[in-house]
Amino acid sequence: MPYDNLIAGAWHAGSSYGENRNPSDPDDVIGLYAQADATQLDVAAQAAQAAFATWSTAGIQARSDALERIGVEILARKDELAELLAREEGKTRPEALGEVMRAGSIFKFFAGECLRLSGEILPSVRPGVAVEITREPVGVIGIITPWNFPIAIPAWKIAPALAYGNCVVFKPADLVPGTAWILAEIIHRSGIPEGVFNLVMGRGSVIGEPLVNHPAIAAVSFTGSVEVGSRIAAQCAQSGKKVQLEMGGKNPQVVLDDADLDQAVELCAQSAFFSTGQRCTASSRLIVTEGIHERFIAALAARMARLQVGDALAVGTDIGPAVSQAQMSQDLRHIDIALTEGATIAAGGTPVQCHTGSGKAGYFVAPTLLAGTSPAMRINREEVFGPVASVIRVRDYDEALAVANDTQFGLSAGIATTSLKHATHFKRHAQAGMVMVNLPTAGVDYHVPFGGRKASSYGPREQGRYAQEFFTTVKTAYTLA
Ligand SMILES: NC(=O)C1=CN([C@@H]2O[C@H](COP(=O)(O)OP(=O)(O)OC[C@H]3O[C@@H](n4cnc5c(N)ncnc54)[C@H](OP(=O)(O)O)[C@@H]3O)[C@@H](O)[C@H]2O)C=CC1
Ligand SMILES: O=C(O)CCC(=O)C(=O)O
Repeated sequence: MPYDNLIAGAWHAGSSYGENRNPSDPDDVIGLYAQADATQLDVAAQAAQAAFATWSTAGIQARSDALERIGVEILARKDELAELLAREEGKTRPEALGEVMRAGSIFKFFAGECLRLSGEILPSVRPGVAVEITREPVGVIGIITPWNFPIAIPAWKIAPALAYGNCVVFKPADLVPGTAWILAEIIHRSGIPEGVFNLVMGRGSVIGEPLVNHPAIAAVSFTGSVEVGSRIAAQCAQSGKKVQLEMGGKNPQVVLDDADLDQAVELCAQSAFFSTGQRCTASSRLIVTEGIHERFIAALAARMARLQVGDALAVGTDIGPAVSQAQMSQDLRHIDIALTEGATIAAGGTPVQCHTGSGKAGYFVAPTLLAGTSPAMRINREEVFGPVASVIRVRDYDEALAVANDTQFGLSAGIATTSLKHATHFKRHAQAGMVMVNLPTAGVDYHVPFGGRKASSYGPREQGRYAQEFFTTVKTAYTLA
């Protein structure tokens, strides 16, 4: 069955259909998904604009009830959703299940959060005048998401948008329309009025710009590459739209001499290689002080040798495929560049031949650890977005901190240490939006702010109650008593 776009409360055929394929088994076609064009995008944006008056005044109970129903249904269908997610994106089944449960919890969190929206009453500097500060919905939000979290990232943008009374036009990544389509179906059946939420599938190169530049769209929330994000920011600045961007990372994980070695190795293995390293929060630079350097590399390489690479749906798989052939090529190209620049392979470094179906091999890359790298090498400056991490040897904590901060990015930063002094100093001085002490740089809670600094993020934070900074607009009202 072909899967259609959801516009103004009804399912609409696309101008064409695209195949959704399984990266573990590229001969496995999951389904045919609608591809919208600019005309269909225009209809969706106008439908959302028309629905705004009703939804923005629907009342918080109606909004809360709808979000609760969505969260409950996601959780009830978690196994079905996790299977589809693992099949289309390549996360392992347990990782996919975790992501689906996170999405369900996010909708339930915002079901409560929209009941807690508050304002302020302040005295005026003018006698007899009252000042009231309230938050109002922004309007229609254009939501553009990447392929690496096909349901959690849409959830953490769509849920607060709807909670605070906005309407939505949602464009998921073309590589992973399946989970997005089921999410849209669940939202559609939650009882929200037609046009409040619209799903428009298709290529970013075709409908991305029409979405961002559409006059009915008041704000854009985007997660993806720095290149596309920067272009969207410029377009939004030109038309005066609110914009929120979450982009890349080159996250440092510092390991000090006094770290618990086993703990440090485990958290590095998790944050560098799990989810195939396809996380903006993945640790890709392991900055290790000289007293533990040799032991750390040997222990991490031994841990990596036990990681099972293979079919995302198979029991026992630790590391699934790259999401696409293009992403696999990008991973391998970065490894080659690092070797040319003088790095050595401590583990991995090659594609893994693994035929999970009858035909073409999946897009598997061995988890790869590169040793002998320096901060200036491209491997330590550019985001790879695959199961590839490099080790940088440093003298001491001070040099480790300086190297950690020597990057254009600033999303997540971690330290493995038993020193309270160094942990405390790192928390204060790491130039990142999120700092982890003895925890992986990836894998965050759903109810607290998420986002970074420098080239990693732009605009207000996502998630938790901080999400209201983007999804509401402040009004200051003066009344003469
Ligand atoms: N920080 C993060 O969470 C992520 C970072 N990345 C980084 O980005 C790299 C490339 O990944 P990729 O998915 O291609 O990232 P992109 O930035 O190309 O895609 C992200 C989203 O933007 C859409 N898009 C593409 N072009 C435009 C446009 N001109 N206007 C508006 N929207 C557009 C995409 O659509 P479509 O895919 O349909 O073309 C997708 O929905 C990765 O290798 C990684 O380094 C990627 C994913 C997440
Ligand atoms: O690490 C996480 O939990 C979230 C990562 C993420 O949002 C991303 O990779 O895009």
